[in-house]
Amino acid sequence: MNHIQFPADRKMDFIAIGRLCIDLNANEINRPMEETRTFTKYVGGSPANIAIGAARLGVKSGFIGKVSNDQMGRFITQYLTDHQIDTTNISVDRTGAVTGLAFTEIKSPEECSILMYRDNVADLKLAPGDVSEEYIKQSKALLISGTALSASPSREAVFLALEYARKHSTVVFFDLDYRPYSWAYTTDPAIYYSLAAEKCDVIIGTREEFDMMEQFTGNPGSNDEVTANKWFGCNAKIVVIKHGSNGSFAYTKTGQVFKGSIFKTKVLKTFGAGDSYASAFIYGLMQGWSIVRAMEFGSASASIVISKHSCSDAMPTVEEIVEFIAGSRKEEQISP
Ligand SMILES: Nc1ncnc2c1ncn2[C@@H]1O[C@H](COP(=O)(O)OP(=O)(O)OP(=O)(O)O)[C@@H](O)[C@H]1O
Ligand SMILES: O=C(O)C[C@@H](O)[C@H](O)C(=O)CO
Repeated sequence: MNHIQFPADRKMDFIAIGRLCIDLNANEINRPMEETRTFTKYVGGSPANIAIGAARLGVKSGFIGKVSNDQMGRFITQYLTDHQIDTTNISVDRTGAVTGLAFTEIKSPEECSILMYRDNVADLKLAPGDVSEEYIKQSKALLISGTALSASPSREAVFLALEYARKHSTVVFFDLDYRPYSWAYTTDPAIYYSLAAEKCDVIIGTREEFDMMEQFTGNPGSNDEVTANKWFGCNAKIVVIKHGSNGSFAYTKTGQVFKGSIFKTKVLKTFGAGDSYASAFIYGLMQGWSIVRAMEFGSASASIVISKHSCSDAMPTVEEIVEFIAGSRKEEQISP
């Protein structure tokens, strides 16, 4: 049963909107940032990582965003072009804004954190005038991501993109991607996230992210089913609630619930798990697969990415994921 009907005959499969940044991942792992001297530079930003992951799986992808008018901005656009992502709707900032930097600290596989430099960033300068109705109309799906809602004019640009998507039946995915430091007031995220989530077809987030959205409305005990039903009362058809190494649950508007288990791996760092999961899960849905199979693909992709140093560069191909799943099954059979 297909819970999501993607429109046929569109030029593009998938467009993401929002953050295009740089990740600077510590080379000297298992030590605090204070003692870290060297980093490797990668393209980053949750929606960028998801688009790169989708493109690596063969999904015809594009991006709506804004980059700084400098070497960093050009590095990002070139990387996306080299990875078969359409960049025609990425505009260049002319106000002197900079590229957001995410310095990652890998103290241990369990203790990873991100130090963000995000003052006056170009991605949040994306404005409604940068969003093309024609572009969104040409795509089967649009992905929005929560951080782009944290400031104007990026917030309005995302809401306009949502309006265009709904007008043209472009399926909308919302990866909640809640980063508290992006928000000036603690009361704002729940308000804007909820306004956006009301319009989305598929909502993907961690339990903690959904808790943030429910901070005013309450959901005693943070019950996943109660959360999912809230969004089924709006436009959602699938709600995915992730629980880190405890796996994930997908709820459908038709009343089904599926558990996604994890693939054990040698974890190098945990960030990137959510982005790789989302890209492979979306890929699966776009192939018309069952939710369970799409979740399995998402979990396997996440498992591959968290065992590697980067997020974007580590996004796997279909063949790599298939091989990884087959290898994990074999391991299961031989373990006593
Ligand atoms: N330690 C782990 N081992 C194996 N798989 C994992 C682990 N942690 C997460 N995953 C996989 O990644 C998926 C998403 O992880 P998680 O719930 O941590 O999302 P997230 O918090 O959005 O990720 P991120 O850290 O990138 O923000 C999980 O459902 C699971 O399949
Ligand atoms: O989303 C960001 O700005 C940083 C990411 O690129 C980072 O690597 C991460 O947190 C992935 O989830």
